[in-house]
Amino acid sequence: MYNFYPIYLNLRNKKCLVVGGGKVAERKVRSLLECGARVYVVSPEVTPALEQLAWEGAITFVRRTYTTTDLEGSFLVVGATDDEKTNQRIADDCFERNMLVNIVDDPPKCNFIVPAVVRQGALSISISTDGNSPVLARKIKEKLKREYGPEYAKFLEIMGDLRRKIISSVPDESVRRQMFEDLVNSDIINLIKEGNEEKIKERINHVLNRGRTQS
Ligand SMILES: C[C@@]1(CC(=O)O)C2=NC(=C\c3[nH]c(c(CCC(=O)O)c3CC(=O)O)Cc3[nH]c(c(CC(=O)O)c3CCC(=O)O)/C=C3\N/C(=C\2)[C@@H](CCC(=O)O)[C@]3(C)CC(=O)O)/[C@H]1CCC(=O)O
Ligand SMILES: NC(=O)c1ccc[n+]([C@@H]2O[C@H](COP(=O)([O-])OP(=O)(O)OC[C@H]3O[C@@H](n4cnc5c(N)ncnc54)[C@H](O)[C@@H]3O)[C@@H](O)[C@H]2O)c1
Repeated sequence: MYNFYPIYLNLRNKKCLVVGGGKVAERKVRSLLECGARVYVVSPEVTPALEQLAWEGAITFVRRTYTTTDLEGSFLVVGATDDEKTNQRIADDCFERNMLVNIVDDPPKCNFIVPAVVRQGALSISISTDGNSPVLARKIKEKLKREYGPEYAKFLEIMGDLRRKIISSVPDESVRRQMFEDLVNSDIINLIKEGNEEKIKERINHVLNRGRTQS
């Protein structure tokens, strides 16, 4: 049996509490902000970058140690303090309330862990070793980063747009499916890499026209 179930969370406008204000907390805050979370930081001290984010109004910062009431209304909680007792208390409080909690680097105190992530626009590839070797996760991430370049971001922009158009204009599901397969199996990704706009349009039109004649 696995320890963790992989999912993607929608954090938009959700209160996410980060306890602690060091380097690790800063990293977590940044990744939460990237996903549109409303981030609250509670810590007696914070890094200059967190201080700046608070000053800009990008996060809410409360300068003191953790108390249980900080959890109120939280969807997700990250414990990133260097104080074992506080981390344990955060974990206990969250488990009691069935809240999502990650105590950094301490899987027994977590009900979710954070994977290593490669992002290229809408593409994200998450790597986890089920907690067995974060270093291996990082190594695989570096390898995949080289393999999946910015052409994938551009390709997904095109696909997102085409997907909406195709769903609304091609009624037959099997024809639609074949069109999506053809687009993904075409050489469009390589053509994006080469910057060959004309050929990209040609490939797309070819698939669209064939789909139209079949439906
Ligand atoms: C992916 C990444 C995301 C992130 O943290 O943002 C992440 N750890 C990263 C790096 C990293 N962490 C550590 C090192 C130092 C080398 C080492 O010690 O191994 C390095 C390497 C480095 O920094 O290069 C220390 C460490 N980490 C954990 C333990 C405890 C243990 O294993 O029991 C210890 C030992 C602490 C001690 O010494 O006591 C545990 C966890 N770390 C996880 C995630 C979760 C499992 C993910 C998975 O399934 O693989 C899990 C279970 C919980 C969690 O979510 O925190 C990030 C990748 C960076 C990237 O994205 O590039
Ligand atoms: N920095 C790393 O790369 C790294 C790697 C492996 C493990 N860790 C672990 O992750 C944790 C955090 O690391 P860090 O480098 O950010 O540490 P850090 O010492 O820079 O930051 C700890 C933060 O916790 C805050 N804090 C302490 N007690 C608190 C309390 N009661 N309530 C609220 N905030 C409190 C401190 O003010 C500080 O801002 C540590 O447990 C550390 O052992 C860090």
